[in-house]
Amino acid sequence: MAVAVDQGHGFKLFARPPRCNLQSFSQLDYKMLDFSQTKLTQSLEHAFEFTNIHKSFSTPCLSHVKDDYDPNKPRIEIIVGNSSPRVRALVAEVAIAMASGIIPEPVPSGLGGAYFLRAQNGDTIAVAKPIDEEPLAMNNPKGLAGRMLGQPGMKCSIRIGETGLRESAAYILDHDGFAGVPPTALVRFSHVKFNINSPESDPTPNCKVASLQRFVSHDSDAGDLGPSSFSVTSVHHIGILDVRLMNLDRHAGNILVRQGQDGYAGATTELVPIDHGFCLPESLDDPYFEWLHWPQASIPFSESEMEYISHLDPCKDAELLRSELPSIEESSIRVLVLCTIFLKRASAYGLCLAEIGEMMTREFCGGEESWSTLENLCMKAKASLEKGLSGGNDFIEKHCNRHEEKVDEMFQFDDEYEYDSDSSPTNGKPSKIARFLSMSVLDNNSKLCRLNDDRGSNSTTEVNVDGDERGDIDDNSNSNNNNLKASGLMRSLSYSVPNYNLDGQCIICFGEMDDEGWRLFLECFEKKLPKAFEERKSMGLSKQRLGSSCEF
Ligand SMILES: Nc1ncnc2c1ncn2[C@@H]1O[C@H](COP(=O)(O)OP(=O)(O)OP(=O)(O)O)[C@@H](O)[C@H]1O
Repeated sequence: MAVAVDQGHGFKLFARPPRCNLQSFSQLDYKMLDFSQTKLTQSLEHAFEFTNIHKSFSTPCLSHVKDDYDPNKPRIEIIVGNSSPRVRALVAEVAIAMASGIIPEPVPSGLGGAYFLRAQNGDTIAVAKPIDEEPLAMNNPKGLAGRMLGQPGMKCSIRIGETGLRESAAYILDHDGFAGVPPTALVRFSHVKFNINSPESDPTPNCKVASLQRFVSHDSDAGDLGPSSFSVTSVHHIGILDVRLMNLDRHAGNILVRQGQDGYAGATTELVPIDHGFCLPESLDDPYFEWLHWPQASIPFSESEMEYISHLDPCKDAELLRSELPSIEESSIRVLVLCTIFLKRASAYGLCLAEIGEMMTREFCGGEESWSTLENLCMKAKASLEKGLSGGNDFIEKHCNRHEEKVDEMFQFDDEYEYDSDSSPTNGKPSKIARFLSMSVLDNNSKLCRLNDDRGSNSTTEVNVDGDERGDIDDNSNSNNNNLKASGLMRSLSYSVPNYNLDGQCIICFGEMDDEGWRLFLECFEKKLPKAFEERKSMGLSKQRLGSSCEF
């Protein structure tokens, strides 16, 4: 597929470029829209040409002026999402608003930088969230700045600067608007006033990559109301999306509520899911599902929901993400595949949304967090393969790109940990998650790790993977480094071991396997599902849900 890239004074067609990382978005598959006032018509024509926006879309009548290109005027470019007409329409509306001189209006709520964009008539049309203003990112306007793009964010399995990508992914994967994710794109704004914490240190002060989402007018969010007024369908539809995408952040504030009147039935509410930046983690993680204990989640799926689930095709979804979001990590795509398979098998077995959600959620008991059932199943499947029980004789040698560490060694830092691959994850006490010094590891290219002492200190030291310190920031850095060396982790770092997350915690990720290894793993994983479902079914519903008195 050819793509159009703006080269300053016009477009050039390129074949789709190869996968590249976030930093190289500027060379990616842009569909450029240039929105200086006098060039608006020309720009929209380019937009129509390259994005197939229907020409009946209302545009102001402005003259063609080829030579008035002003690189300092506000512009917006679509990076991801161009294949959706609803996204293109949204971007065109925002472009028109920008041409009329609107400036982004900071949203006070939320931890990241978010801005409302208004049309000339004052209506809010979109919400923009620059990736460098995410929580912990360098230009965060809410006092949560400090880290660089690519470092671990609020969730260790999601890097800073990649939430916008995930917001787009959620929209792309919400087939037929099943859950109602508003149209969302990843865009690049030029010469638009967003927050910059220290202008002198910013190499590209006039340019920001951001997620852009259609504003949805609403009356409240789910946190303001009890769940009793929500329809079973709307809860199920959002829940199905969250399970597929392993959403780590479905809190009540991320479900907008629109009140409506529905004839004889009286008031109805529509739920609109927003804020999908913490979906599709790079490894299995602990999802947060606000709906988990809502009574609707314990109602069996309807026929049409079962049909929707049965038509979900994890391989097609994976391909879709690879083609639409070339910079998303393969390990995140594999989490999507795994969770979709899990949802399909579990629902076909007869489990309800709450049971499925519970199996994916970690247990926190007596100050300790335990693996979720899903994580335990994956651990067992990996362990089986690595022991050659179902597959090749030496799975790791054959199928793992980074094979220096084996499963057993994941727990070398937790003396109490015992892993019994033959016992059921749901039998007896759940497996404990090995916890140790929280350590943030940059990506492979940087060859740097940043240490953050979990135990209350703000100490930060940069070391290379061989252990040489690059600079002390406070007195505790040596002890951090010693802890790290003592733990043996330094050795594993140099191999970029897949068994630790970006924050140095034990994790389960799938990025290290080659295609055949991944196929074998899934086969093994699927074989283990019926027994796990049977056990879950025999446990019955939790007291908390049974005790609820919600009516539908
Ligand atoms: N599509 C939308 N339509 C209407 N309002 C929105 C939309 N997206 C975001 N908002 C509003 O903007 C606020 C901040 O957005 P959002 O929750 O996505 O940001 P955040 O910084 O990621 O938040 P959080 O810290 O809760 O994760 C929301 O509380 C909501 O009020």
